[in-house]
Amino acid sequence: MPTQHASPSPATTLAIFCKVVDNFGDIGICWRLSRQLASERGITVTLWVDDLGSFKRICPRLDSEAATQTVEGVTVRHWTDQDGQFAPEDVADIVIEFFAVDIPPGYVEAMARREPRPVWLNLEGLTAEDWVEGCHTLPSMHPRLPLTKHFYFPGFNARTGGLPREGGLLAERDAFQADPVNAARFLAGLGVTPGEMAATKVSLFCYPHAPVSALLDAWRDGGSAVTCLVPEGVAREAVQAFLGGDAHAGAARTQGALTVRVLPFVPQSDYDRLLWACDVNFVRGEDSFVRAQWAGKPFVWHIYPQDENLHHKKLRAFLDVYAPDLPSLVALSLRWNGASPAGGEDAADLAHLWQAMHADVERLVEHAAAWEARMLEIGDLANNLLEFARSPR
Ligand SMILES: Cc1cn([C@H]2C[C@H](O)[C@@H](COP(=O)(O)OP(=O)(O)O[C@H]3O[C@@H](C)[C@H](O)[C@@H](O)[C@H]3O)O2)c(=O)[nH]c1=O
Repeated sequence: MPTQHASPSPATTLAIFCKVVDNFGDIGICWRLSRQLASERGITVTLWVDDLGSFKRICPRLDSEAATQTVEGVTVRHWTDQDGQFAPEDVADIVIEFFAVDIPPGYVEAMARREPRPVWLNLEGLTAEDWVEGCHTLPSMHPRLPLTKHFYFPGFNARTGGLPREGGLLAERDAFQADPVNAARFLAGLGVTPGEMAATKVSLFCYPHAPVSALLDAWRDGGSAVTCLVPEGVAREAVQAFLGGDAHAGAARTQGALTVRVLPFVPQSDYDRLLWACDVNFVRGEDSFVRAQWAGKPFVWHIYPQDENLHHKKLRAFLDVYAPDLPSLVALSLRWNGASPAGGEDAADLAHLWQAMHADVERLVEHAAAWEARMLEIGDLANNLLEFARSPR
């Protein structure tokens, strides 16, 4: 069972610095962490973010013009060029740089002058590779100032910080999934018709280089009905080609056994519901990948691409821990990421891999529950991180 935590002193303050490199994962992860620490642990959180436009896509209530605002109990500050404006009193008790971003030098100087010094963490990306266990919580001394930063890694075992998960998430999911009416109502609100709901429902979120056209062909020509729900802007070219027109939200077309429906890009909490409502989820990057693991449904991961196919190593490391005895999932995942020897855009090959995985769905659902139980044992990232920040180092 997850550890219960005593309430923190209300005075604890925490700052997260987030630079949006691209897409939505950077802000997606930081926003989730910020909200959880504020709402569940009573921490006063300031989220510094350089791109309010991307943030607004996952959090529509945000004002993308405001320099400072409070959203869901979190102070959001537009991170522009505020250097030189910081005093020690401005510095939070805990300072998190996300993905090794350079905190404004003036803020770092103020950290060094602050008494007591803040806890400084570099929150790193999620990977199942072994080396993470050796680097998790390692200190790094500032070359010039009396400051020490610690590396903090999310991960899949107790030698890491675990996965992000809000306290009430699984209860909320269970309540949603307990009655099919909830999924039907939710999907109907996104324009999905009763006929489309009766098919195998697949959500599709991936990078543009995924072999989407080949997969759509395989579903179209397959023996069982599939409804593919794809958020607007995702796999645009392949989706437009299937639709024979613009892939705007609300567009849909049926060919053979497949209906493709374009959904609006939904707020972050609704994206969870989409994952809970579908039978299989194609996810990507880091945050949707983790949410799929909390959805209790089979999922296929499209990993964020890196130079020299470094991401294939990361993908294999994850498949080794997640799916050592699930060959159908491994084969489709490798193929989806261009990491299998087959490669190419061969629809027949993808059709075969999809059928094999689809035939295993019940087993994959059971596996998802067993994996969830394992992940629950290591606690969640926000609480593990807070415990580390409060511990003597
Ligand atoms: C499809 C969809 C996603 N989302 C949210 C869920 C997630 O919080 C976020 C997507 O984040 P990810 O799944 O991580 O995929 P991403 O590709 O957007 O983000 C990536 O960005 C790179 C810069 C990072 O290095 C990657 O590791 C990864 O985080 O968008 C919505 O809120 N609504 C939607 O309709």
